[in-house]
Amino acid sequence: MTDAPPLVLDIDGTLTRPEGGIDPRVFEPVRDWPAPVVLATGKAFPYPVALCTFIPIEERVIAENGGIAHVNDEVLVHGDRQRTTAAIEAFQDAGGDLGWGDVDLVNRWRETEVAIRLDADEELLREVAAEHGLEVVDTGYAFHLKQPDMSKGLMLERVAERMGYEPSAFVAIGDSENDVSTFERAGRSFAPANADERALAAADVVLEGAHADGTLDTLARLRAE
Ligand SMILES: O=C(O)COP(=O)(O)O
Ligand SMILES: [Mg+2]
Repeated sequence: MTDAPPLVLDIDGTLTRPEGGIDPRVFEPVRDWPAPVVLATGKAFPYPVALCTFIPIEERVIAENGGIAHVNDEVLVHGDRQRTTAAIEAFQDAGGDLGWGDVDLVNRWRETEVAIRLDADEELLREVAAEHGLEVVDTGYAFHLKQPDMSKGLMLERVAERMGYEPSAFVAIGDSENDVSTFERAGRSFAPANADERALAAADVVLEGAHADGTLDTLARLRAE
């Protein structure tokens, strides 16, 4: 048996059930993983921190598609939400709606980008993004309006360095286009069967199992190597 590799795990579509919500079966293998685990997500910063706290594992997180991270008692910031402000105002002035209601918990604690519901006016959003030099990412769970030089993978480089690893030491699991940048840097990458086209094309291995089934199977196999 070789040493288990450090993991970089996406959350939505990877640790979740098809109908949504964390699959409770992932808690034990993630908690007992013999190497460090980094959660890398599009969710706002407090969400993966809370998930780490409740699993519980050390709070090593990449949030907001690489806009912000926490590792070893340090917060790393790459993105600047101000850069999206004018674009969001233009989107709303043209009749666009972020879609989360009056109390927008999805963006309330988001520091570096903005998430928009998938039923929003995508054409308008992409038009406004292009006008402001921003990028739209579709995770399958939300659109994210972000600066183009911000990604989970770029932040993985900084996080891995703080942890004393090369990014290539990591095994990555993820399901959507926001995981491609992670796959490009990790040594090995796995996409569950539910993954979108870009993640499927970028992954070293496409799994038979979908959602957490694929992830659980991968974790079991890696432990047995
Ligand atoms: O927040 C999203 O839109 C998706 O989150 P994920 O990166 O954990 O899949
Ligand atoms: Mg995902």
